[in-house]
Amino acid sequence: MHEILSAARMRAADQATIAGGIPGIELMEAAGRAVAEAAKAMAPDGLVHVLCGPGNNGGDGFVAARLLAEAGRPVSLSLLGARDRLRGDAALAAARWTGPVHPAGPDLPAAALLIDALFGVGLDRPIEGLAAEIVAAVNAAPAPVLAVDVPSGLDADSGQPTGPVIEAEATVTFFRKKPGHLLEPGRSLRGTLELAQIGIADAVLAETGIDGHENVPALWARALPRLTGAAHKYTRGHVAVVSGPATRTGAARLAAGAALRAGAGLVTLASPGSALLVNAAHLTAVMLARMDGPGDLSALLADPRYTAAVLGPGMGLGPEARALTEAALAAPAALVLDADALTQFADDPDRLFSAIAARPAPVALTPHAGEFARLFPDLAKLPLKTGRARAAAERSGAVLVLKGADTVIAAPDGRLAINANAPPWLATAGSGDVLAGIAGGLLGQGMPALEAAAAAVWMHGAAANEVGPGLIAEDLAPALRPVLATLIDRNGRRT
Ligand SMILES: NC(=O)C1=CN([C@@H]2O[C@H](COP(=O)(O)OP(=O)(O)OC[C@H]3O[C@@H](n4cnc5c(N)ncnc54)[C@H](O)[C@@H]3O)[C@@H](O)[C@H]2O)[C@@H](O)CC1
Ligand SMILES: [K+]
Repeated sequence: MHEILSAARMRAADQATIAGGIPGIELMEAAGRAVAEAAKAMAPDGLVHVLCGPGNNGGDGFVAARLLAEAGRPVSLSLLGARDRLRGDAALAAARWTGPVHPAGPDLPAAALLIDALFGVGLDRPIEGLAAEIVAAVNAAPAPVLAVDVPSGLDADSGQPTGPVIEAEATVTFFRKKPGHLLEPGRSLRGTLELAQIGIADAVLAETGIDGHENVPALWARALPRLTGAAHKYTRGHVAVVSGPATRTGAARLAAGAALRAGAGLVTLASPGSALLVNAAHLTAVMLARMDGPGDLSALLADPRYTAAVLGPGMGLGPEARALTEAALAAPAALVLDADALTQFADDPDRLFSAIAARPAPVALTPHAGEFARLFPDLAKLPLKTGRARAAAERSGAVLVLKGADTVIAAPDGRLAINANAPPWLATAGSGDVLAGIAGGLLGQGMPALEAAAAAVWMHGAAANEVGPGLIAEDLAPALRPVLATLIDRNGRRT
């Protein structure tokens, strides 16, 4: 259920099902029924006004209107375009509606609920003219809006409005979610999302292929580190986190604390001598090692007990800082490169990518959009966030975590997950440092890189939901405890 389908793949799933012998009108009846049920739950009484468009999305609207009327609800319906221009299943659905069909316009009746069945995945250009006036009127109306499949005007693949767009309280979509339901601003515009099954068999996915998955624990829970009775701190990995200079140490400490909470057995902060005292004053369970330059870091990481290292938070730019990252790239540990450790290679990204290609242990890169554009200036112009992340993972040979409110995680082999559990209050100073630390903690326990990165992003969002509004980055690592409790039981087994 967590696969994601683009508009084109969804059309292919519809067509394959119809070709397999299930009439399209049956799918439409099931879709309309799901919409009618959602409408009843949203507005238990009062008028429901259904706005139908010229395609099959409008057909779903006709079915929902008929079923609501049959259930005794007052229903009114308006159609954008001429009734005799309806084709195929939409024409069949309209023929079964016996109530009046009003011409659609911006004058809306006072309704308890508006159903937006104007355009679905068939939207192929920006909404304009009369349809744009209707969208504006719907958004200005006091009634809540239930969108059929996608809020009209939203591009189902990118999550971007193509122009005027419906703002919905809730959306009912069919068979599988579309990328635009998870990518911002689509995730915000669609309101709550219900996934309805309409008679398309899961087996059709083998034919259509998929565009990735929603980032949910089912994707990576089986790859979580397993704690056995024989576990001791040395079997749980040792993570090194590189500290910045004396005035910029907090970011690395946030990452180090998060790595420990994520389950690493040992975490050592590798600190410049000048920052040792300030780091020492703030650390207890996290250990401290003096590290004055790339030679020291190479010597530290040459110890194979270091299973992962995190570089970037608070690290700084310039040749000395970059030499540290190059030393880490030459070491055997798995790596998380974040923030400055990415920007250090802005003048020569290929050097970073060839170092990644030359090392056996995995690398996760965790850029936000600005850092991404410095390393991948051409890819940053690609229209889809999913396409940007996938192409960058392939080019770099690393697992790519393209951060944002809608973080996308991609592997060089094409696997991809879109994260949709992050609350807005997670956008705060130091939040990214914590994410890098969680990823390092999971990689250090031997979790495969895509799974570790996806799990880290999800846990980060889940921890932020535990904390709630008012969150500061320091709150996140402690909040990992209840999150981990939902994933790993007291016997160390994955739940
Ligand atoms: N049999 C099927 O294929 C099924 C389709 N379903 C529904 O059908 C929808 C897709 O139907 P369609 O492919 O017919 O597409 P839509 O109903 O989304 O819209 C396509 C129609 O709108 C027009 N159009 C597109 N953009 C426009 C714009 N900006 N301004 C004005 N007109 C515009 C097109 O020319 C076409 O007539 C899905 O989102 C879903 O709601 C469901 O009923 C399940 C079964
Ligand atoms: K719609």
